[in-house]
Amino acid sequence: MLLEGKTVLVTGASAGIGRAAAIGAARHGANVAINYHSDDAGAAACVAEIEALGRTGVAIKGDVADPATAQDFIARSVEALGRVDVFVNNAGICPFHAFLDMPAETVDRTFRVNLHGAYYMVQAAANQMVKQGDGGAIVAVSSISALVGGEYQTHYTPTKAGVHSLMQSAAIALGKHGIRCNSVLPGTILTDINKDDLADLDKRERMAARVPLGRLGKPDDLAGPIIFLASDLARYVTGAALLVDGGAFVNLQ
Ligand SMILES: NC(=O)C1=CN([C@@H]2O[C@H](COP(=O)(O)OP(=O)(O)OC[C@H]3O[C@@H](n4cnc5c(N)ncnc54)[C@H](OP(=O)(O)O)[C@@H]3O)[C@@H](O)[C@H]2O)C=CC1
Ligand SMILES: C[C@H](O)[C@@H]1OC(=O)[C@H](O)[C@@H]1O
Repeated sequence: MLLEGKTVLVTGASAGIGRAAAIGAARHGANVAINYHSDDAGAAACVAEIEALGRTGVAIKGDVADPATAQDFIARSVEALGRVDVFVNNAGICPFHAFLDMPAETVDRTFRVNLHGAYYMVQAAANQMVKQGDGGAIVAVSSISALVGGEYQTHYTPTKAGVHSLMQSAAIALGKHGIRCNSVLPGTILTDINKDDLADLDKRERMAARVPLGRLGKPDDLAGPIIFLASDLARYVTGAALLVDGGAFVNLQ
């Protein structure tokens, strides 16, 4: 097991990629604290799966867009589990909308959740790791959308690019403390974030057709890459970006 005896924190883990990462970490021997925003049942189900694996799980509700949530999540996680070894910054939203009439509040909310929230959370986790004095690993869920655009994602793609850029700078700032910072860049993964968008079956088929591995991703496809970057197998990896997209990014023709 790659995370035996470690304590792993995951934001946005009541569903989707975060949930898969949290359960995957437990499968690899970690105790896990999860953050989430509104889905109490989803969060409880995630903790139940962690506990069914013989590990300790705790769910702590909070809006990552609120700076106070970061301090609260770290403090309550340490109170429950004792420390922070791995921090997975995952929480994010993508309310698809056209560019020319994009409401300011949609831009603001998307930036505050995806980018400001990441900043506050990573900063709080890093301060706890520095206080502990024995390093750590931070993994951010950026996106293929850090590298390419989307007609209805002009408010979203900059936040995903920003999340990876944050990992690059944090890797420099935290290297002296033995804290590694890396990003995973998922392709299109079937979750709640795109359920409505991909209800358009023509679009769904077009998106799948550009994937060399022949299918859109599943949340569990991200668990392994996240756990790898969190584990000692990646002990000399920091500031890196790992595409997890079935080959979509490189597929021009
Ligand atoms: N799915 C995809 O194709 C891709 C996703 N990503 C990224 O993956 C990450 C996870 O997305 P995904 O699993 O697909 O989406 P889901 O919608 O399935 O899950 C999002 C999770 O984030 C939580 N969340 C949303 N807003 C907040 C908030 N303000 N505070 C705390 N938690 C919040 C949700 O909590 P709750 O449900 O309780 O509100 C939920 O647990 C995002 O950062 C996204 O940008 C990147 C590339 C591709
Ligand atoms: C929400 C999108 O479907 C999803 O999120 C991303 O980051 C990529 O744009 C994916 O397609």
